[in-house]
Amino acid sequence: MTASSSTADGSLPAHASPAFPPLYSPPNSRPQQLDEYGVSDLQLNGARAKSPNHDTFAAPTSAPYNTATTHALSTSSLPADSSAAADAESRPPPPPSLLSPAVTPPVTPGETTSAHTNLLHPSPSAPSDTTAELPHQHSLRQRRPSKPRPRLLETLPEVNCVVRARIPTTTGQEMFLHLYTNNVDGKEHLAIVFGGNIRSRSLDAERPGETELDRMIRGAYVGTLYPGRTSSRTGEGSSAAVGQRQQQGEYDDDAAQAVREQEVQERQAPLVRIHSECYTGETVWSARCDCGEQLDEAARLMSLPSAASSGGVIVYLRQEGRGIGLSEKLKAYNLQDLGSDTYEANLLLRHPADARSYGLATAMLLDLGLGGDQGIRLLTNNPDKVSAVEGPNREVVVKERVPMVPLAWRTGGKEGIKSQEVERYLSTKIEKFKHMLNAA
Ligand SMILES: Nc1nc2c(ncn2[C@@H]2O[C@H](COP(=O)(O)OP(=O)(O)OP(=O)(O)O)[C@@H](O)[C@H]2O)c(=O)[nH]1
Repeated sequence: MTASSSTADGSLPAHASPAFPPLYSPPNSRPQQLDEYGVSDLQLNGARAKSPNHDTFAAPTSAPYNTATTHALSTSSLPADSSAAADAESRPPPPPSLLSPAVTPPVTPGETTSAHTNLLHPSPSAPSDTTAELPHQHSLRQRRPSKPRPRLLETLPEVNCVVRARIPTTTGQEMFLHLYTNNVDGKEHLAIVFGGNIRSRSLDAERPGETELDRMIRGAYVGTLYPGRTSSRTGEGSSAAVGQRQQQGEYDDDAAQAVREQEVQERQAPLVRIHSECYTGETVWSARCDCGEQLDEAARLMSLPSAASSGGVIVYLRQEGRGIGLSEKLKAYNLQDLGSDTYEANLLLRHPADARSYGLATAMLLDLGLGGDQGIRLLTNNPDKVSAVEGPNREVVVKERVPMVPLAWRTGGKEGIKSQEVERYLSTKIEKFKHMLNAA
């Protein structure tokens, strides 16, 4: 890609990165699956699995955050839990739609949401003091948090980049929007790619019977489109061009691999953000969360001149409302206005506190050539994301975690989101979801 210049300091105006309207708001099928199988059924079954909140990704507890701070990562294993494994084996296997991602993150960092307990409508015999609190709040206080563990699966989902297009942005920075289909859900997940070195293997692959025009229309071209262009296959020496020429028999596998390896060695690990859809925070200016700000910040960092050679990718997963969908998230908002925090509100709606998974992100990163030893630098505060995105066999290596510090914290409140809601949202993320953020 030929990227046009970004602003000198790489700054982007609020929501300069494209906000994505909810092209597809998922039908709320996941809760039924969870009702059937229960969140606690998700057990660890692999030796390489890491406990996100164990020491591996422990947050620095004393030093205040600093955007320049990065944290080297190491790996550790959890001991196998044979009784849990035996228990899990006696149950029917969860459906692939739920578990095919490599790691289902610890969906409920507290106790499992019972499939059979309706917290909003407790049994008439259960004691409750409705004058003091909502009926469900007593139940929540009785819960003893226990650490759920991610499930490690053998295989990653299959993904296919069906189209990409150049998006000039309001800052002058260009990026390429890649649209993916997959074999585990009906959603169109996206990869927002910055820089010219990152190519999708599935997009570049030859489709039977297609013409050069077909290839250009679906974005499988090298270089730049211009009126009258007739071939998708210009450009020399890049791994994409090599990929195309390899398919034409001009390179053997070893030579192509050598070109790719040389390119990889010359680049530092690209920045990656795994971002979950948030219509409210990204499109309708909600100050309940910092999602829109995080999307903008990720795009800003990937647009910096220093990131130009390595490039960057925002994997935009359609996991609205931490996987519960927009409709349920709006109910959660109302419960929050009634006094619950974001964690409790999900449980009260009989969802896991966090229903997301990241196997699709791993598969998309692999398709974009970001697997292997080169590694990625992952922008997140979420310890579960760090471990989950690496995949069952560490197909993607997170070399570095780059914290996402709220703008208001970094600027002493001069910029960024200011609201009681966002403060509560952030403190719940730290206290209950164990995000690696320390208030300075
Ligand atoms: N259920 C629910 N989801 C929310 C709420 N506010 C934001 N979200 C969703 O939360 C997701 C973003 O997750 P966060 O927990 O903020 O952050 P994260 O992605 O886990 O971690 P970082 O990588 O550090 O940003 C998006 O899918 C939002 O739609 C809320 O009040 N309730």
